[in-house]
Amino acid sequence: MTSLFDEPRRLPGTLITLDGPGGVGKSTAAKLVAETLTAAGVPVHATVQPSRAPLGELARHGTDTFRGMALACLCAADRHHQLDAEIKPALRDGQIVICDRYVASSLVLQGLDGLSAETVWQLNHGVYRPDLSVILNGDPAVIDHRLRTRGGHSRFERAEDNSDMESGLYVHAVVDLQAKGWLVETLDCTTDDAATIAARIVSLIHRVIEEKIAVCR
Ligand SMILES: Nc1ncnc2c1ncn2[C@@H]1O[C@H](COP(=O)(O)OP(=O)(O)OP(=O)(O)O)[C@@H](O)[C@H]1O
Ligand SMILES: Cc1cn([C@H]2C[C@H](O)[C@@H](COP(=O)(O)O)O2)c(=O)[nH]c1=O
Repeated sequence: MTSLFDEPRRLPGTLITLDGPGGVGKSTAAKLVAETLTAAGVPVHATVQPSRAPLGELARHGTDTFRGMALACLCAADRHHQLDAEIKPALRDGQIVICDRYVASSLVLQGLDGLSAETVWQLNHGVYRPDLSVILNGDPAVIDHRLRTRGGHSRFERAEDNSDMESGLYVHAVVDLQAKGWLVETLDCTTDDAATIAARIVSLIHRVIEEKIAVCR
């Protein structure tokens, strides 16, 4: 079980994670948020999970082959490696890291494969707690329409009832993350366009940074 006692030391940068059902608009929002912050002169490192490293690519393109514990281990191993190799160095450097998918995705997707939340937390033991975890969610029928129009990326997204299942499981994941002491904000993405969603995330990020600065004073 993760506890605040075995949490890694906090680093100068800010980790913001985006999760939510397939097709809700995470990647679109992440790109717009990174562009907005970069244009304002803020040092940003945009990244994605699974990572673009070989282990991450295996997980990303392997959802038809790998299931259950095997996929859970691949995603967790990739996350631990990416934290050490890419994310923590950027945080040490004081950057804002925007990460498209993180632990909430494992709670939901590996949950769909039958793993308990406890098992997912055990595999993710010691991961860096984000400064803010943003969950994008909304009306499953609207999310499903976006997903079907764009096309599914994985076996999860090709399942007929995916949006219903994921949308419900993210509500449970929020409760779970908050119980672990994570700061979580849920944004409803049913009606707002991508630019509006991104602007709301940017203002949440500014608030988090201002609060960090206030604590350091
Ligand atoms: N707020 C929005 N309103 C309407 N359409 C949107 C919105 N955000 C994104 N889209 C569109 O919905 C589709 C899915 O968006 P996107 O690929 O960003 O989702 P995602 O959550 O990253 O998906 P995945 O989980 O599969 O990576 C795309 O065609 C995108 O242009
Ligand atoms: C982070 C994470 C990812 N996955 C799987 C689910 C998808 O097949 C890919 C992500 O691709 P997308 O373009 O972002 O939809 O990886 C997973 O099973 N568990 C995870 O924690």
